[in-house]
Amino acid sequence: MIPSLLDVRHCFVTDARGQALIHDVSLSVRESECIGIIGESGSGKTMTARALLGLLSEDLKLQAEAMILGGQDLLTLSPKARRQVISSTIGFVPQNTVAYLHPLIRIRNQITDGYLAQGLGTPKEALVKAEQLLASVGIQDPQRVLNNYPGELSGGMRQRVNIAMALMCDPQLILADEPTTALDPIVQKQVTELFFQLHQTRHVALLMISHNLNLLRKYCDRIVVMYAGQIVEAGPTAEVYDYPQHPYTQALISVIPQLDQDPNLPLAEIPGFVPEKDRDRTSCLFADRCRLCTPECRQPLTIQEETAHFVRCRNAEGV
Ligand SMILES: Nc1ncnc2c1ncn2[C@@H]1O[C@H](COP(=O)(O)OP(=O)(O)OP(=O)(O)O)[C@@H](O)[C@H]1O
Repeated sequence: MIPSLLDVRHCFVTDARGQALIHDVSLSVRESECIGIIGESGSGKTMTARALLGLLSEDLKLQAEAMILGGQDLLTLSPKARRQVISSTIGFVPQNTVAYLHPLIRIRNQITDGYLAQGLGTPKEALVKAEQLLASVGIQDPQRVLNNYPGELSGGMRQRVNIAMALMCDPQLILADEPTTALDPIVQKQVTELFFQLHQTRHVALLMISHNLNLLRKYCDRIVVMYAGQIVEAGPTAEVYDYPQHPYTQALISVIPQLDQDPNLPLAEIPGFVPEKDRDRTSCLFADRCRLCTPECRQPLTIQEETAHFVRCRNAEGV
């Protein structure tokens, strides 16, 4: 059995009014594993990522039974020690390539900052490493880019810089939050392929949040499906895509556009809306939109958690 690199147990995030943004999320990532997180906009994917990274804003409250990263329970550490463990284990690649890089600081200073702060080497060694990493993520003139300001680079170049920056401290896990959203389709494909190539060559675990279900299907070992701040299904990629158990996953997969689809046909969508945050969370949150909903689905739901293929639905097999 491959050891767990990250193990989050029963994590809750609530806002200042006590409304649940993340409700009872449990997630584990094994060494060198590639996991995809999917779900509609607002389902809590970014919030989950921010909770893992210790980047929640101060008005939000985090509670969890355990958050084990690299063998250490983050919840028992001081804020400083927690930041140290997170930044030395996880490399983060954000959605927004512009906001993440400081516009007035040269790339050379931004990319070497974390490495130097962690005392991993001298400034000269940091620059050599940064140059090598920029070259390895497809930047042809790394010395020039190191001297550039972010505004002098294209969106694709900035995202390559972010990826190189995420690799500076030799993380065991890369957490990428819709990392190609701001890029045009051709660059999107290049940058995405780069992620999976890095995952394969460096054996770094990858937790990828994406709306591109076809792409996650191609590369991920496991898929986690989120809905209204909860995980509704999680399991091996082929099983989740070929035999989705939760009606929400079934609906999500049925609306993936196919290459051979008539371009004149409207894109399919899941009817209805995500429930309000203050809704009772003991019963199924998808019930109002579910074609298979029965009166029992409005009753509190007990689920079997320790399964390789987890499904939060009373009608799913094995639940
Ligand atoms: N600081 C905050 N305070 C209160 N609510 C917030 C805050 N940030 C996000 N939310 C809410 O939390 C919920 C989950 O948001 P989140 O950004 O995690 O969704 P997401 O699945 O990543 O969506 P997308 O795919 O659009 O990025 C949303 O309803 C959002 O409005």
